[in-house]
Amino acid sequence: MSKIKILETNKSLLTNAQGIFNRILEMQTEADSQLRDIKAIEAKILDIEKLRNEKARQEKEEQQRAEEEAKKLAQQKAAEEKAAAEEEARKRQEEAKVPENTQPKEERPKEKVPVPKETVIEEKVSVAPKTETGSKRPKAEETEKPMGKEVIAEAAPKQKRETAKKPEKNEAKPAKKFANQNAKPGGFEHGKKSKKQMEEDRGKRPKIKERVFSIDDDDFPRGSRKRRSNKKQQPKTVIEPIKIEKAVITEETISVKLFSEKIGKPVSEILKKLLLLGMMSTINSQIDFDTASLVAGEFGIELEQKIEKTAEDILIEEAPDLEEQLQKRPPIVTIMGHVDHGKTSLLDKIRQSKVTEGEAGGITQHIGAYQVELNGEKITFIDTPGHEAFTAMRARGAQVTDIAIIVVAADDGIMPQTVEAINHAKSADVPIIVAVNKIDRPNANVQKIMQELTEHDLLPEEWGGETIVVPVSAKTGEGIDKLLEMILLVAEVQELKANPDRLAKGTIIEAQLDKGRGPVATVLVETGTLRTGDTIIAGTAYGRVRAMVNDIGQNVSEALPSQPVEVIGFSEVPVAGDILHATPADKLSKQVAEERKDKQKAEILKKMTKVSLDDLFNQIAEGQIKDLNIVIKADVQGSVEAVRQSLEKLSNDEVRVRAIHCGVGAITETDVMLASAANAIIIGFNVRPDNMAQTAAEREKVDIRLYRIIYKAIEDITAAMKGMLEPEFEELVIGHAEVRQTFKVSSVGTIAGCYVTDGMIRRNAQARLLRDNVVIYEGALSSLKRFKDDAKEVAQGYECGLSLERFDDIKEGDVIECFEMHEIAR
Ligand SMILES: Nc1nc2c(ncn2[C@@H]2O[C@H](COP(=O)(O)OP(=O)(O)OP(=O)(O)O)[C@@H](O)[C@H]2O)c(=O)[nH]1
Repeated sequence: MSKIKILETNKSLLTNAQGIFNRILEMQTEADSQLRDIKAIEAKILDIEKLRNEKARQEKEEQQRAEEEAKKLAQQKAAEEKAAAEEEARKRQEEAKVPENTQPKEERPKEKVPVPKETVIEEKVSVAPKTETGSKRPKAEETEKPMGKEVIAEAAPKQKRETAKKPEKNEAKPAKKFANQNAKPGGFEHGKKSKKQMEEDRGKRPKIKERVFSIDDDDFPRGSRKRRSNKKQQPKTVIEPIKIEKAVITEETISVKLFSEKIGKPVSEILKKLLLLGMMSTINSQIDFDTASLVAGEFGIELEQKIEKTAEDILIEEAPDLEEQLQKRPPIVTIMGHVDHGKTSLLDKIRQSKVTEGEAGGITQHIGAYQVELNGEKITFIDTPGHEAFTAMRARGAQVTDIAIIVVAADDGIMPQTVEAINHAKSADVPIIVAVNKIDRPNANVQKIMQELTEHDLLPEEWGGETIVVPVSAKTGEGIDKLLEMILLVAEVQELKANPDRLAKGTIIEAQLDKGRGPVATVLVETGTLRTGDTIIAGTAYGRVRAMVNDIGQNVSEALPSQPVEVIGFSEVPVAGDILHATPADKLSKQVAEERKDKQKAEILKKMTKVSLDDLFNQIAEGQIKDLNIVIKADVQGSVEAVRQSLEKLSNDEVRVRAIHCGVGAITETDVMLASAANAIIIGFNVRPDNMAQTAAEREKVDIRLYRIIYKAIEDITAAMKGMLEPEFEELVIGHAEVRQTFKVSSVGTIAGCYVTDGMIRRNAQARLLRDNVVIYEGALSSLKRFKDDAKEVAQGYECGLSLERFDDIKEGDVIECFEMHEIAR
């Protein structure tokens, strides 16, 4: 018995030891990987260092080469000068000698040019043959070919004229000499010259000049030789580098290249500094001002940011409205309150009782806001969704609000969300009217509610305070008129005015991507008049108002202050809460949008840098804290907000969930690149990645997760945070088909005539219908046919007819994605 016990103990000890051993192995691997990282960084720094040294070496070599060349040139120049001087001396000597034989003494040049000693010796040697007689002539002529004879023939008569009295014997001598001169630099200026000779002389002219300039080189500033020599000597002059002590940048961010130019430091140096700051950058990377000033500081350069007047500044620059331009405008009211206290019912009741009354037959439409009329006066209501997930939007809703209605159920009381609503209204400095709802209920207790209100600094008028409290019933309609009257009364006190005769400014209440109409946004005009054709900008979305629809579904051409309208014509989906501006010029709205996009990028960059630095710090300091970065894309703005809030709430002590980017529409390549840079995963809610994004995601190894239900996304992220995200099933897309034509068959529904673009469509597989990469339907195929026959599968390049189970809204251009679920081994 005891033996068994001992064995069991041994076994458990062995298991423990094994566990410890495994842990040590893990730690070893971890340490190895960290060591590898450090080595990689060291290697990179060494590489940069090597590159720098290599560059410096090359520069030095170049400088040496330039110096040597300059030296050689100087020597060459000296030799040329020397030769020229010798030549001149020789010429003078010869000239001096010629008159001895041919000219009378008085015709000799008066000026005596000093001749260097050694030249004289040479001169003597060269002059010696002159004493020889005519026997030498033929030889001389031979040497002067090809021009010798001609020159002699031409030169001789002149000589004859000049030296008429001289014996014939001597006449030939100068001719020989002159001919000789022609072959040598300097030339002879008298006498008729041949064309060739003249050309040669022209070629020699600079040398004559050289001689002249060489007399006093430094004192003679002009002359081609001097210019040339200056140019060649340039490498010798060492240019002192300009020391930059202060630089100014005029943008939010700057590229490494431009930054290097501004501070006068090599790009490699800057990249090295950035690497030491934990940033891997390239010459084209954008860095923000903070980072740039840090790097500049390292070089001892002070960096200043002077942002030039931006398009944004021009946009918000507006002349103040004059008192006489202002006109009364309807109050904008927001209804807030706790879940189920009756906000929607109250809004519906007000709308029913007032809208349909005035606009008989008008189709009411949900555009996020509507207007009602009482005694000829209008009131605008913002119809905000009441769910907790939309708190952020509701907070924004209070900002465009003139009056806040806080709904409190008479049979319940003040609840957490009621308090939140009161605080929003108070912080926005908006007057509050309390609507005590459900007074038709038997257990309704208005007095109790009033009592509770006092606890939140809202003393009812009845009790001598300033808070208007109106008991209402959204069910029976009791008190609704009183509530509206009170709203108008408060509005009267507020003296709400706006100038309708100016370009419109408003707020985006809701925005979404409409399948048929593109980006659609509900705008609440605050001031000015918005007209169709106006150029507009909201956030980074810009465009031109193509059409406007009011709250009762009518097309309108203008929207006045406090009027809500649905606007079509934006380039992209704006974000709820964005301010809309109508701009005087098309260009301005585009410029502002681009500026804002750049700013956003800079902010993301800033965030990302901080995250990586924080990570580094935290890992060193605490060991385990991590950020789980996510990029959220959804089909409508509301979903984006909901997903973001739900996921960020999952943050705990160990993992922080951060939505680094959110947006409406298909997942694009930019989203993938952003996710890749920030090490984030992409959550797609009712949207799909486009082709480019899909390829980029595969290349960058970015995880894209697509959902149709929020809680599924929450479940997955929770599992991922626990390190347990290993889906049991994996979706495998097997093919796509494009809908080319649709047919309505009464017994079957809509049949889609398709062309299989890739992979195959399988009858038993699952399918989803995509329209502009937005998932419209997900389910099963109810039929698949090739011509009239049922088909099991249809491969790429073939046409087929198919229908979807319980779904008929198939349109031309839609894409059918066929997929199967495969089990993954855990
Ligand atoms: N008897 C009675 N019931 C009401 C009244 N107002 C609302 N209700 C009911 O209360 C419930 C909740 O009303 P909603 O209007 O959906 O409340 P809500 O505040 O908009 O709720 P959330 O949108 O979930 O935040 C519904 O069942 C309504 O029928 C009222 O004046 N009298």
